[in-house]
Amino acid sequence: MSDDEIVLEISGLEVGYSTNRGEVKAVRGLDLAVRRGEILGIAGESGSGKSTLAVALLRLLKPPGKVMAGSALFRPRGRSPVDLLKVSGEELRVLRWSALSYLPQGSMSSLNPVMRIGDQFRDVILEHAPERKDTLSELIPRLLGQVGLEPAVARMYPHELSGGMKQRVLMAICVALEPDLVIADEPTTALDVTIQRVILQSLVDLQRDFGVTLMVISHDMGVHAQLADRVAVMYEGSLVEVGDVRQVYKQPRHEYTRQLIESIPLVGRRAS
Ligand SMILES: Nc1ncnc2c1ncn2[C@@H]1O[C@H](COP(=O)(O)OP(=O)(O)OP(=O)(O)O)[C@@H](O)[C@H]1O
Repeated sequence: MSDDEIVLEISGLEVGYSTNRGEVKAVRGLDLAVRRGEILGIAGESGSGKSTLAVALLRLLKPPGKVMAGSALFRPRGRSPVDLLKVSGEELRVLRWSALSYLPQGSMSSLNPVMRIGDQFRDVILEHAPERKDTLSELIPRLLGQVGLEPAVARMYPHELSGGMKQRVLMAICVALEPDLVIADEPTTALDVTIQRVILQSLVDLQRDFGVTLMVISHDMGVHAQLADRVAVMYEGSLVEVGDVRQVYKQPRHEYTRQLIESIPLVGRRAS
């Protein structure tokens, strides 16, 4: 596979937390290549290191967390490749939203409660792509429409929206500047089961329409079955298996993956 087809190449990543009981290794020597345009699921039970991996890549890891080793070579289109673990704060600010965006766990609370939805879109777009100023009145309703929301939502405040609507707004903000890579951490976990399917379908649609690469973190193998092209399984900080989602479901190579698959309620087993 050529360099251009790999949007993110993680090599030898080690992340630890120093605690008063010594160091907890949360990510252990992880190597992973994310292919351009794919939906890559990151699976694993709670505590396996999924969120630590995401925040380390996004440089949002807080003390006592520390990246001990490794690199994460990011290749945004039209820009030089950069090691996300080494770029300066200023370079990172330029990449955020326009090349790399993040939908954090529990992200619905990350909307500003005193600002209309349309203004929140406007802030992100104008800060990173001021040249789009004149297109905003057309762009914002189009982005909302892309996630199944009416243009009127732009005039609303977050408290007027349901959890699922807020999540869709955030997803639309994440893709507004057509980034190369979106990392979504447990995008459906806080939502009702019925809404979860709608959100997952919206994510698939956005990935197709905007051609972004999507890295979706979820402990729920049913989510990966519905969404992912490939799945990477983490166990105690290590990657134990990576492969085509159908192949992994049909013939898991690792006993831990088999157990994770068996924990899915039958209704979620779409890839079997
Ligand atoms: N601030 C912290 N201080 C100490 N240890 C931490 C801290 N945050 C995470 N850890 C440890 O790092 C390991 C990985 O945690 P992480 O949250 O990345 O896992 P996860 O798979 O994302 O789980 P979850 O889905 O529950 O967030 C766990 O052993 C956890 O206890």
